[in-house]
Amino acid sequence: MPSETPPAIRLRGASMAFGDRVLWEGLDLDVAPGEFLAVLGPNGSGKSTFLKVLLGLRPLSAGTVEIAGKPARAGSRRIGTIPQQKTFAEDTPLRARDLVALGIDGHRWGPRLFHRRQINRTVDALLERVGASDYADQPVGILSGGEQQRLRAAQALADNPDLLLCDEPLLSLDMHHQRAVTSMIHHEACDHGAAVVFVTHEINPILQNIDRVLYLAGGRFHIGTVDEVMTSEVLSDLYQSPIEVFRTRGRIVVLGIPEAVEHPHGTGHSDALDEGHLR
Ligand SMILES: Nc1ncnc2c1ncn2[C@@H]1O[C@H](COP(=O)(O)OP(=O)(O)OP(=O)(O)O)[C@@H](O)[C@H]1O
Repeated sequence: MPSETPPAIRLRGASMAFGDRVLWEGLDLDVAPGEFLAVLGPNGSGKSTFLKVLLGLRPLSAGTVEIAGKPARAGSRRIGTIPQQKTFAEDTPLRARDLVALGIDGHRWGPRLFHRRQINRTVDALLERVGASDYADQPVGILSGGEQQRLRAAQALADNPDLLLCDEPLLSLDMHHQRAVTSMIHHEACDHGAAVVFVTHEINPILQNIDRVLYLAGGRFHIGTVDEVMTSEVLSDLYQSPIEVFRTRGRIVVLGIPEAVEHPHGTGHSDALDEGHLR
């Protein structure tokens, strides 16, 4: 019997369309455990929909999707998600530490007393890793967007997931905390072998961490390393319009993305992976 570990994600002939609006077609992709895949593309290109397909929340129009060798299904506890940002209502009856604790699967921790102490210790360590110890006992609803986002990252990593799906996790974080959260996610991939799918509009903060890029645009896609995908030729082909890609001081600068598909951050796309899909 072959005992090969299946890929964390396997897509074969995967297509996604809403009516006659095609988001992508004929996508074949294996993502290995420990691999860091960045998903890029303009607003509406299908990045959040791609995450929903992996979560088993949205069926493909054609083709197959497997997670760790089994068809994608909703509710898997081995998948951690950092959803696109939404703020909590001011009166949400949860403290920062309660939110992080929600990410821990208590059943795996044995007898009750031990269990409570262990959970507290784990939560404290996670809060420290995202720089949230100072506000551990504050109600989540009074925290800033960036403070809440750090808690979501801690929650998603609490159980060392096998697959971590991140939908713009760095939005509203300052540079320091962007680095802290990115390094936590990267550590999860390197040290725990979690496959990471990281949806972003901004490639530069994670440039050092990316193994491959899936770039979605105009109903088509391109997959490869950063050097293979982030070129004037590939992006001009995807956008069907002349695009120039420069590298300067270790950063990638993309010029010429058509205005019709270029939207600033924070336009509040309504169909993002939201709070309801947390774990
Ligand atoms: N249930 C649905 N029915 C019809 N169209 C949908 C549905 N869900 C998503 N879409 C459309 O599919 C397209 C892709 O949406 P998606 O949220 O995946 O884009 P995105 O790349 O994540 O965008 P953004 O960068 O703005 O978050 C959008 O045009 C959206 O309106």
